[in-house]
Amino acid sequence: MAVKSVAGASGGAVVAAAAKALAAGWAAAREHVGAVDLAVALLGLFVFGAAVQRIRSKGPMLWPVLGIIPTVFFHLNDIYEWATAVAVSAGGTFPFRGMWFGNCHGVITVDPATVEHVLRTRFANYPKGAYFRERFGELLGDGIFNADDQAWREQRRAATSEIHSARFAAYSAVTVADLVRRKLLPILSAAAAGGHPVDLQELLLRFTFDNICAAGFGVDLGCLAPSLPEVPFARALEDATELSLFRFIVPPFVWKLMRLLDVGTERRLKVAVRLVHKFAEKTLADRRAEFEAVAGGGNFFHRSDLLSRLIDAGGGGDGNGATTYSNKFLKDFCISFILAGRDTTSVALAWFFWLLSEHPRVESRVLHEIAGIIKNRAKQSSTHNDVVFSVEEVKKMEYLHAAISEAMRLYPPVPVDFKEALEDDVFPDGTAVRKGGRVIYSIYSMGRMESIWGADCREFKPERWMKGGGEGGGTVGLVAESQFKYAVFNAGPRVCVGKRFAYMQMKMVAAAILTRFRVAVVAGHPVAPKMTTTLYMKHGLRVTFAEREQEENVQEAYFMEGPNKLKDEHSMSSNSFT
Ligand code: HEM
Repeated sequence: MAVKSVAGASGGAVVAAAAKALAAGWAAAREHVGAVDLAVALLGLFVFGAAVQRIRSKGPMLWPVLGIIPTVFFHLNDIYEWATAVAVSAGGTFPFRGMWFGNCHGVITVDPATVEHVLRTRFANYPKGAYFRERFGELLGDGIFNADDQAWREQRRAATSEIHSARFAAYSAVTVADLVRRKLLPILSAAAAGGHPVDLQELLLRFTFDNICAAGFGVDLGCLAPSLPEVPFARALEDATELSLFRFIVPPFVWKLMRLLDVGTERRLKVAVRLVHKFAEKTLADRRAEFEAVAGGGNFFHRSDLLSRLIDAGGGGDGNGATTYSNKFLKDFCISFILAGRDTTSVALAWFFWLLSEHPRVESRVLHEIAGIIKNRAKQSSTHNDVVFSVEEVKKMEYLHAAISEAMRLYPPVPVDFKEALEDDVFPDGTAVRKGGRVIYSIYSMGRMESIWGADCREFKPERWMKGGGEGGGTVGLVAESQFKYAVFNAGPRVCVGKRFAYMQMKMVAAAILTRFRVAVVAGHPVAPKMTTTLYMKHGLRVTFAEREQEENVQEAYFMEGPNKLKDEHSMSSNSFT
């Protein structure tokens, strides 16, 4: 197979011309010109070099010295849309490089075949890598998010066996239902009674933070208390994450010097990380003590949160190597777990609710499906009017499942991800990647590729997930898309461990809210994504809630509004932030 060089065919001649121009400029400068002339000559060369590169590559402008940095800086506010446009014009994969001597180079891709090559076929050649680990080292330690090789394998094994166990599945469902019933719905009811708008994204972030801590640590963090207080651990984890991410955008010598001098963002990072670790250590110590007291009395350890299950599986002990899981293993694992499940589902739900508000036809179909499930409940049962649905009921909500998947296709909670090449490699399309190069895959852009999803790729159409297009309004089963086309949950051996939990949680929350309330986005509320590694809504999502009237049930709402009577007023393309 021919290796597709990132340079064009006439690359050698162009480089020679550039070198000649450089030599001529330098000679002229030395002979008689002044500083201004020299600056003009250098600027000319700079522009010339950039133009040369532009002709040679189908990818973005790579400036002399600064590489892609000026282009990225210029597109900071629309970086994902920019990457999408460049990927389309480059045919799916294009090269990039950072500043000279920064050792930052690689490719950006939206090609499912390349994504499969990196995430599955040549998995061993594409670890998270030292670049990622160094930046998240203090916060995540050797946690699953940060680990490769044996350390990753061990945690992956522990995570999958516990998270996918029937006991954890049942427990985590109870934590979601309990939090929806006791905390989320009362807050929304109060907002409905007050008639004032609230930021739904903020509430959902508080919900998922509390929920992941309940499921992971067995603790109630209290983010969703009625007063919506600031919770020190939650704030510290947020700060530590953002400050770690800052290391990705400044040159290494800058943040390393700041770390050495203990100043600025590095000082704040140190403080935040210390708080996060202290919280995790205390929770772990308390739980070990509790476990030992129970086990010492010969009793069954009743707790089902992930931390307790792991302690139980490891047989307790003092964490000095006598047990399966050391204290450090458990602490690192839990911090990664909380980070993974803290905001992904809330962000997905925020986009989902916004998309529903723009597409009443879809909302109507979701309500119709829910109405069918309520109708099937025994009339006399105590749960007949309950808006908190059981896991079994939630599983039957296929159209809701499709609508949430479709929302994440367009607004993936993790919009980009990357891996690092251990050795030189060649992708299936012939693109070469050098050892140490980064392979960035833009999940956001993949959702907007006609080549992957067809001409209607920018439209919000849950029906594309329903077998047979969901014709007739009934539930007919879901389409199973390739992980490598739909890399929203990652793919291959490192596919998200929490996917099942995430869907259960999102569907339970969405069904409860939609059944109980009419949700209206405040008119004129600006909607745009925040340009960070999680696709938050930049301005949150201001909405008002209105309780559905007592006599109105979702079934009546459906028949009043009807799936075919309501037409979406806008399509994604006219409505998106672009
Ligand atoms: C809509 C919700 C979610 C989305 C879109 C999502 C997406 C992802 C993605 C893209 C990765 C790969 C990250 C990387 O390796 O760089 C990942 C990994 C992971 N996710 Fe999720 N996630 C979601 C919810 C959750 C939840 C709720 C949990 C916990 C219960 C969770 C636990 C994990 C863990 C432990 C990993 C690491 C897997 C590994 O490296 O082997 N995720 N997720």
